[in-house]
Amino acid sequence: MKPVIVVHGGAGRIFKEREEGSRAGVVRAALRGYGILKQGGSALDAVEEAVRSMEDDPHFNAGCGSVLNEKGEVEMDAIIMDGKNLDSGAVAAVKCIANPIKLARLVMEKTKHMLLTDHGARLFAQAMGVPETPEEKLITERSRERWRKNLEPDSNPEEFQKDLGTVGAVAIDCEGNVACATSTGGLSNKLIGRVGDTACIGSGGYADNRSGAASTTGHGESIMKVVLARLILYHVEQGMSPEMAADTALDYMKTRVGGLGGVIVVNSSGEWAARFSTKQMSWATVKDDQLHYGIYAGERHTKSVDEALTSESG
Ligand SMILES: COC(=O)C[C@H](N)C(=O)O
Repeated sequence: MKPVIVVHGGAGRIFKEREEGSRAGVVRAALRGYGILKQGGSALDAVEEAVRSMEDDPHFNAGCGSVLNEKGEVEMDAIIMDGKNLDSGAVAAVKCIANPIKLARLVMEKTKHMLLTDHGARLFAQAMGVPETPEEKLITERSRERWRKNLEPDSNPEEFQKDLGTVGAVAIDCEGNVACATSTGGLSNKLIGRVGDTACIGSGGYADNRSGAASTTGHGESIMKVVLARLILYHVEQGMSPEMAADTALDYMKTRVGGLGGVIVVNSSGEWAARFSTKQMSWATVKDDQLHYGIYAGERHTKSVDEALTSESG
């Protein structure tokens, strides 16, 4: 099986000044994940590494760079899933952690449970020896500024809500195993304790070797209503291509509940799609040593992996 990775850096509206950073961030994440797959590594390791690289990148709303809740705090959600045995692990409303995706994987591998929240997730992180990260290190000038603006009486939260950058990855490895991972700071100025789609299996992501893997981004409450990731894989199971399945499910979410979003999908034959109903979504993929990436509908740049790695290191 030829390995494939697809990543996204959030659907919505990406402000001009953030476009280059978002493109560079998804390209870096895809190349890192692909590097693992090329060496015979697992889809699970590849999606974790790709998501971790975007959690560490302040351009995205995950890990460092997460948006703030109504009280000005960072509360993050993340999920990871293994398509081989349908195991998954998630954390919700977790604080003071640099890489929630790593903690989600530990929940999957070291507990009998699938989802830990807030205080319990923090205790579990301590027990696993995951260091606490001071909250200030996760908060960027930009997320603080956005939070402040949203508190102003004449603010237009819709405008700021659009510029979100949840991150996600899906992959298939040389053995034909698929996996997905998704991580987010959620919606800005959300209520304390609000958990979105990202931590919920079937909504923020799903992976099953029998069909494929999907990771989602967009308006969380809408994504949860239609259980978007599982819905896409249902369409794949019924014979649709990843692109058709993604478009059909996104269209259903738009017409049925008025929600917009974006998805990345890989099926069990290694066919992939990156589709969105929002104005933009940053995405990147590597297959057959060719990198493709874009932000706007119809935008697609292509480079060889060698060329991309050279310009990365240069
Ligand atoms: C692009 O924004 C997001 O993906 C936010 C995330 N789906 C949430 O609602 O928590």
